[in-house]
This record gives sequence, structure tokens and C-alpha cells, in this order.
Amino acid sequence: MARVLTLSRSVLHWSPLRVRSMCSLEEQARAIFAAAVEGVQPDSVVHRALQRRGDELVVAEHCFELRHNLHLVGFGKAVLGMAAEAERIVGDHLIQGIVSVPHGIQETLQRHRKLNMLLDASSKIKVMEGAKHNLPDTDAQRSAESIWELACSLTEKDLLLVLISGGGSALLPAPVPPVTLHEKQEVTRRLAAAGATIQELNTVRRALSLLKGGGLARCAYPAQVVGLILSDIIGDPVDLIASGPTVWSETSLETVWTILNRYNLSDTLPLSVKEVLNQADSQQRSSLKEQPQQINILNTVIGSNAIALKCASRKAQELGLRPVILSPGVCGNIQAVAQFYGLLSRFACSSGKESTELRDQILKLGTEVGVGSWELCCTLKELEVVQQESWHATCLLAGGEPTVHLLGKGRGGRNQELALRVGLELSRAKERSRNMFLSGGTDGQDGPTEAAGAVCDGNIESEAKSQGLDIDGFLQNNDSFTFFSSLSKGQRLLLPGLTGTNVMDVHMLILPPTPSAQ
Ligand SMILES: Nc1ncnc2c1ncn2[C@@H]1O[C@H](COP(=O)(O)OP(=O)(O)OP(=O)(O)O)[C@@H](O)[C@H]1O
Ligand SMILES: O=C(O)[C@H](O)CO
Repeated sequence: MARVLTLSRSVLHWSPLRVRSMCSLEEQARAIFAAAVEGVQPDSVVHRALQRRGDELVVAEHCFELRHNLHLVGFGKAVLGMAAEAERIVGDHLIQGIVSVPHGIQETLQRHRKLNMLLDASSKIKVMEGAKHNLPDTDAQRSAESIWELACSLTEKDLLLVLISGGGSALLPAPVPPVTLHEKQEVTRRLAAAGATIQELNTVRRALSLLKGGGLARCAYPAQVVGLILSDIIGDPVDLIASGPTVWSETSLETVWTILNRYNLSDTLPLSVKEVLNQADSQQRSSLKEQPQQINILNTVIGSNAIALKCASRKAQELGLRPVILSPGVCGNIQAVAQFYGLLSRFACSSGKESTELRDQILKLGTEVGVGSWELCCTLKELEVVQQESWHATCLLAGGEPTVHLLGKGRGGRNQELALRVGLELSRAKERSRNMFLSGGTDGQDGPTEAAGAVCDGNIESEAKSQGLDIDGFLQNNDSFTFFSSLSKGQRLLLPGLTGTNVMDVHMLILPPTPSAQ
């Protein structure tokens, strides 16, 4: 309790940096989302993480001597921008580099004029595109082979900079023989279709790969390895992001089999996969384990959802809103998540018995949507204080990756669907129509649509009705993009275009001051 009181005191002392500008709450919400994305741009995160001191490179307070001994590899959706910035900082010591990036990304970045994320014509880094539709393919396998060869050629004098971001698993496929690329892809596809989480998927991927689960760092030994990681998994688990190629992890076969059994795959696995799993303790692997793996590796998370939320919070404060960060780990079923934000919105406007009841419901639902009771209690305390003291709007920020169980055939994404579902919650709560909700994917692409997400307030139900749009019908068909495209000429959509980064989603609940506090 003492900790809660300390926190609420700090809220009382909060003061905006500037008086609120005249733009609308919706414009402010959009500007705050843009600031979240800006804060985790691949070039800026690398810029913050890599310090150059003469012929020394400083990363996370560790110094590395530069003697024209630098090599660079990267794999993931955001690593082209990361590589461009790394080359600007340490290019004079760079000998060679290879990045494995999504098919078509150079052309897309060109089209969006994101020139700072592209390499110079004179770059020493080779760009290899592959993994169409985020699936490992022979192009990505070729990139993985080139990266493998580069890593294997290094000596103890070398320093290998490894740039890692989401999408890296598909861009670095190196199945343990005799497993073929197709067989590995099939196992991953079937696991994903059966509802396996990214943690489960990547645990299995690690067991079937030569480069994942620390394999790349093993190849590079005895060179020093520095992994710069842009996280797209809740909790930033470095061993699982892109399946952890620079993170030494012992594959627990029991865990792998438990996952395969859970999704009823064990009996129908290709023979090659069974063979590899059964021989995991083979001579080859145990001899690799004898190397002092950890000594030469430094892994550091340089961008994450939490960082995006901090940047958003700074922007909110700048705009004169009172920021409250809830959690970067919101997950679970989208319906539960929508209900959760609906309850929070109601709680912020409630008092007395209603407030106590809502509090109990929120705490109960919190665990289901990945928010711990400590962070939730802090937030609820802050919302209580805000309600009593504030004449500013509050900007409640959270992030993560809820899941949608697709039943319909419409076009949409989890952010647009979440915005729509929360909008309904806001509409259906009395006197809460001024509250606003925004949900956006930081990569700028929500599901297979060109929008990143949407923004809406409690008027959405009447707005839709007046335009002849039946929200429930669109929701049943998972057709949130079509809905938002039709609603008010698409004005509620978030359309930043591809951002070149990816740290999951950002959620924002904007709560104007309650009339009694004004
Ligand atoms: N019509 C739809 N309505 C709602 N959600 C959808 C729809 N179609 C796909 N999705 C959801 O979109 C998600 C995939 O979208 P997206 O490509 O943005 O994935 P992602 O998880 O952000 O991938 P990455 O992290 O690799 O970028 C899946 O969770 C899927 O359930
Ligand atoms: O590449 C992957 O494995 C996913 O994006 C999670 O990091």
C-alpha cells in the first residue's frame, strides 16, 4: 500500500510541459501514436544504442575495439534501417555485411521516401530479399547460408554485429539435416494454424535449426558477437525474438515434445523431424556445447514496446495531456481486451459503489489480458487521483498483441477490430461518449490491410447507424477494415503507411476530464 501512495503522490506533482494546444483530442491521439512509432524507428534505436568513441564502439556500456575488424549480419523486417544507421556510425571499420530482409522492402521504402532506411550505393552490406508473405523460402535459405558462411569465416580478432528484429525467424531458415525447408515450414505452419503461441513456435523452430537458439553465435565463435535486438514479443525474451540466433539456449527436448503433443502433431511429424529431435544429444551438438559460448556474446534489446510507450507518454505530456502507462504486455482474446478497456473507461468516470464494483471486475479480467495486478492497482490509483484532481485529459497508454479468433471472411486486423469493439463498449456506457480509443500496429500494417489501426469514440454507434452501417454484422465477419473504410469516408482509419519498424501494437484510451473535476 505504501508503494501505491508514493506513486499517487508523484501523479499529484505532475505538470504538463506546455499548455495544451488547440488541436482536437483525435488529432492529439494520432500525434501521440506517431511519436510512439518515431521513438522506435530502426535508425533511431541503433543511433541511441551505438556510441562511437574514436576507434572504440560502446554498446550498453561495453567497449569494443575497432581495428577494421567489423562484420555485420542482420535478419528481420526492420534490419535494413538498422544496418543503414550502423554503417553510418561504424562504416569506416566495416569489412563486409549481409542482411536478410523481406521481399520487396527496398522498393517499398523507396516508394515511401524512407531514404534514411536504405543503404548507400557504396555500401559494404549486401541486401538479400526473401521470405515472401513472412514464410521461409529458398531465397531466405540462401541468405541464411551466406550469413552462416560469413559467421564461420570469423576469427578471434573479429567483431560481429548482429541486427535482429521481428520476422527474423522466417528470414533465417537453416533446417538441421535431413529436415528440409519444406518439412520445417510445414511443421511451423501446422503449429501456427493450430493456435500455437509465438513462444511455442519459436521453441520448436530452435530445435530444428542450425542457426537459431544460439547457432549463429556458435558459428561465429571465437569472434566477439554483439546482438542488437528490436523486440516484437511481449516481455522482450531475447532467446525467442527471431528464435534467438545469438542467444545460447539449451533445447529441452521434453518442452519441444510437450508443445508438439499439445497440438497433436507428434504422430504425424515427418521422419526427418523425429530423427533430428531424437538425436539432439548427438556428438555434433554436444561438441558444440563444450565451447565457452556465453563469454563472447553481448545481446541487448534496443527497441521495444515499452520504449514506444515512453515516447508516446512524452508526447502526450508535451501536448498537455496527463500520461499514464499501464503495460506493454496486453494480450489474450480481443473480446476480453475490449471489455477490459471498456471497464477502465467506465472506472475513470465512476465513483462510490460503482467504482468498487468496476475495480473488482478489472482486477479479475487483468490476468486474462496479461496485465499484472500490481501494475493494474497503480493505474487504478492514478485514475482515481486524476478524476479528483485533473482538469486535463488523461492519456492511458498500453501495448502488446491481443489475438483474434477469425471466424469471418472479411478484411480487417486486430487493431481495427479492437478499436471497433472498444468503440462499442464506449458507446454503450452512459455519459462516456467523449472518451476516445486508438489502436495501431507500430509496423503500420494491421493484418492484410493498408491501415495500421483506427481511432474512435463513444459516438461510433450512432455515427455508424446514421450511415446505415451495422457494427455487429461487420464484427461477425471480421470485417473491421471495410467498416472503417466506409465510416465517415475512412476518416477514423490510421494510415501512416509502412513504418519500417515493429514493436507490436499501441493502445491509447483518452479520457477527457470529468465535468466535476473541471
Ligand atoms: N480480417 C481480420 N480481422 C481481424 N484480424 C485479422 C484479420 N485478418 C488477419 N487478422 C489478424 O492479423 C494478424 C496478422 O497480422 P499482421 O500481419 O499485422 O501480424 P503481426 O502479428 O503484426 O505480424 P508481424 O509481427 O510479423 O508483423 C493475425 O493475428 C490475424 O489474426
Ligand atoms: O521472427 C520471429 O520469430 C517473430 O517475429 C518473433 O520475433
